[in-house]
Amino acid sequence: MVQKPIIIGVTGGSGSGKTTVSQRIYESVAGHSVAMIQQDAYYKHSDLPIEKRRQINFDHPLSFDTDRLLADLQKLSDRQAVDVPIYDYKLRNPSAETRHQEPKDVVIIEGILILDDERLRDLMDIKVYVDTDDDIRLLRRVERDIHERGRSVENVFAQYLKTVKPMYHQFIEPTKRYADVIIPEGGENSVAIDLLVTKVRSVLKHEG
Ligand SMILES: Nc1ncnc2c1ncn2[C@@H]1O[C@H](COP(=O)(O)OP(=O)(O)O)[C@@H](O)[C@H]1O
Ligand SMILES: Nc1ccn([C@@H]2O[C@H](COP(=O)(O)O)[C@@H](O)[C@H]2O)c(=O)n1
Repeated sequence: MVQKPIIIGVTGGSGSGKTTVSQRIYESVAGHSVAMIQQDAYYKHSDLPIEKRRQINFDHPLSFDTDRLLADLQKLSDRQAVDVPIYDYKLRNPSAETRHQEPKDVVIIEGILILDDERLRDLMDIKVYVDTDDDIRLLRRVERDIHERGRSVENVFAQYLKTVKPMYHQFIEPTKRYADVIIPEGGENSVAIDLLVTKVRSVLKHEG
């Protein structure tokens, strides 16, 4: 067991391959315990009726309960357990349940706006930006939102043009400058992922 966990932040636009890259890192650090935390779990609760919740800008930093995410990450960094919220995409609100997370050697925090907050950035040992062309990300998102999040094509297109695209350019893409590593083309870039994994293993060896 390492003294202090190594915290890896993985960001990029929606559909860039953040989850895939995080999963690859997760699978590669066998022998160490790993926790995966998703920023999406920390969307704020809204009392608005469902019709109005559909209009929320889910790509703006203020849509997230960043103070809670920060507190949880700080606790994991201090080797304390946390109760991570669970988000319901269909209801567009956090569910009533939480997920108990014990402290681990490696903590992977993944999400579109994790590098936007300086306090979160300061907790991370390695910051990764997954860089994938906008058109590819949009195609992936259409497929995912229809099949997994119960959305219509019209809804996905309207949301993309109204909030997803402008917020990406205003808030997400500018955080690329804070990344230690930029991975082009997401989850199938095995060279970049191998380099990253080598770095993670070397930090763990040093700490252990
Ligand atoms: N390099 C890649 N080539 C092809 N498909 C990919 C690649 N990276 C990710 N994907 C696929 O694209 C979709 C979105 O990837 P995901 O990792 O969920 O993105 P994000 O977490 O950034 O929204 C998934 O279906 C995933 O399997
Ligand atoms: N109720 C919600 C909450 C979030 N979104 C979208 O999810 C995207 C972030 O997740 P990724 O896995 O794609 O990174 C973000 O772009 C939000 O627009 C949503 O559509 N509805």
